[in-house]
Amino acid sequence: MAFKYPEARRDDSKVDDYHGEKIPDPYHWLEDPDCEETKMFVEEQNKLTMPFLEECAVKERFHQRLTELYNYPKYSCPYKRGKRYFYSHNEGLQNQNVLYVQDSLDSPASVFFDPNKLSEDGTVALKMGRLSEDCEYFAYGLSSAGSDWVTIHFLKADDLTELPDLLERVKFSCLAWTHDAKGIFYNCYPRQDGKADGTETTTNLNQKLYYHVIGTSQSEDVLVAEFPDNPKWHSNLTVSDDGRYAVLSITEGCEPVNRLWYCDLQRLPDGITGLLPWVKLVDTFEAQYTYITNDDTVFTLRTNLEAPRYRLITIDLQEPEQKHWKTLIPQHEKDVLGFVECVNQRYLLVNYVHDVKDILQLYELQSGKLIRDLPLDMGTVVGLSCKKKHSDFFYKFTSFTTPGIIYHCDLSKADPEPTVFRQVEVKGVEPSDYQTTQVFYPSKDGTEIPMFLVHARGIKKDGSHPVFLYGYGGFENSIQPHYNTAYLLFIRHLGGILAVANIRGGGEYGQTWHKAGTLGNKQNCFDDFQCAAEYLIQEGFTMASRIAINGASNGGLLVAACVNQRPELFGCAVAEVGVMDMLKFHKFTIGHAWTTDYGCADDSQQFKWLIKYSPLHNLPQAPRDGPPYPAMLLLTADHDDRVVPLHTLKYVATLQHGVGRSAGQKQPLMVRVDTRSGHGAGKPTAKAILEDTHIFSFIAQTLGLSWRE
Ligand SMILES: O=C(NCC(=O)N1CCC[C@H]1C(=O)O)OCc1ccccc1
Repeated sequence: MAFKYPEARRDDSKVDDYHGEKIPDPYHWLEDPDCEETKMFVEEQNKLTMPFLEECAVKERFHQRLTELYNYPKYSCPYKRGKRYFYSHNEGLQNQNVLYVQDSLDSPASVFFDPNKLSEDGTVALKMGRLSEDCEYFAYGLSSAGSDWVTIHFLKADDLTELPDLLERVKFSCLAWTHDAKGIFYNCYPRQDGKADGTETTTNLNQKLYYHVIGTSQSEDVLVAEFPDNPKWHSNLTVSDDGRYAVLSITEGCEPVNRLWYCDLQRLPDGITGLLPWVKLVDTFEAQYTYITNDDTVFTLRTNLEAPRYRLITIDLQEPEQKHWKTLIPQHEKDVLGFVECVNQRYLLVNYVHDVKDILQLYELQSGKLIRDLPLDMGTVVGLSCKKKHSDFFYKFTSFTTPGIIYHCDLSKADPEPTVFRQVEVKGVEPSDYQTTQVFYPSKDGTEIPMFLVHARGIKKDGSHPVFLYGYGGFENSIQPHYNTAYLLFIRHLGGILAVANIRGGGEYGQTWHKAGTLGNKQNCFDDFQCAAEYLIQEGFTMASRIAINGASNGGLLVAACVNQRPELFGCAVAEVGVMDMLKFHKFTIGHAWTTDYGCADDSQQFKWLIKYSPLHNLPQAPRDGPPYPAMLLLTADHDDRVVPLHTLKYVATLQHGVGRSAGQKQPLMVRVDTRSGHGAGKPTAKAILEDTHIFSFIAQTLGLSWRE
């Protein structure tokens, strides 16, 4: 049954000129979230979509079962600060995790901070938190309704009294105490016209770095770094382990490259009173340098300088020229160096990614010598708690079928073997019912692409299995095994196969893998993803009409671009908070930072790349006879100020106008616009469960799947 989509006004007078090429933009009026017409458009779309989602056959059962299985206790690693331990915990269905404190690892815990108390609907989230070095104060950032905007508040850590200090207009910020707990470094943006609640689309430029002294007002904060000649620059400050140096990392976009400046705080006779006298240790954007630790003036840094899979180097500030830099741990010939943390004064906890699976090892800081492996199953380290001054550390492991195991390792012990500190089981999920495998399939250009498959044990390759194929493909973001309850329901009760394709653009094999999926190479991401679907069909797992593809944000771009290029290859496509207008993304909020992966339409060569795959611009512009599109569900939300909703709104208006009115189009083409919700971070449990329910119910309905107990 075809659908009657809302009529959206087409302003055919709006045509933009890109380097001589005329590009119509008939739905440009949807770029204003506050005009009545846009609000009406959203309302009419939801009036069509929400009843459809609510009436999907499996919806009630999926929601009930997902709520039951989601209801398991979740813990973070414990963090020792001062003399006490802190950890975040969720009983199971609480909208936001709660921060607890205890005097020792096995003493009773009490609530330290509970964000659930800050809103009825759980949409106020604890985005960041930092205890001062000796645990005098707790600085924490709250975000509301899913926006990237943060307000920073302060508590006295011993008696939980609120301080009057309040820092506003904070976004993409560091939170770094000086070790005297006198104050804290943070980033904020200049005042702008109009709203700043996450529903605006105003571009974010001229971020500055301030030092806030406890007990003063934000208007008195000390401006310590600004970059008036480089409005796109962002800065991130770390205070060194010994409290002596302020280390400033400056980036201009999302490419893993930064300048590295520092200031010796001991050389400030009057303390922090103005712009700091920064020493520019590295003052180019040629490579990335991440502070790990320092022993006096010898700094240990993780870098991709001449090492696309990263390595460790040391720089002695007394001999800062590159010719004196030393390699501490050279680049591995295949594996990617992940996180590195100093522990117990003279060790390094080092993570490698080996074919998308984590490795954890201990090295000697001074020599860079490997000491030992820390055993891990096939999966991912998703949490780590360690400090240079502590002899013990914790790490949290997860996989597609393991919700979470927290290990404890104490290097001061005679036998420092890691022990299980906390293991969480999910009643109703039997890991042995599932089989996780990793396959490698050839992409269009022959490149071998890794892909994880998770399905019921012993399935037959009879082409009958529905597939949920997930991809991202950008920003050096690697998609490693992770526990997702909705995925397990799709496998267990809808008879599906989960497929996670590690396509190019991610960081799975370091910078070469990332760059192979960016700029003029972006089409590789789409080829890799389409070849994943073709592989699953050729191998006999499934057939095109039973494949649902999914991705969010850059992954939403992936999904929409692949549907435009191969509509007949998929039965269903779910694009969440997608980047759909590749000619204009850089104009809104933080979009300008993404030109490092995408390029920018202001450049004539880069415009040619972008116009070729931009989802909005490669949709049929009018009804046509071509192959029908898969069922499509698009999702966005009113407070998404990372990828503003206009992308999805313009896309769905165009989709419904052309494809939606084509005679052969039987499958639905719908959009779900949530309210008091954003890009994803901080989403309350209730909203997350309902959203996953709607997504998988839509997939079940449009692929014709039925629930099996
Ligand atoms: O935009 C991103 N990250 C990239 C991001 O969120 N992207 C990139 C494309 C769309 C969206 C996504 O995929 O989630 O983070 C904010 C930021 C702040 C300061 C400097 C650089 C970046």
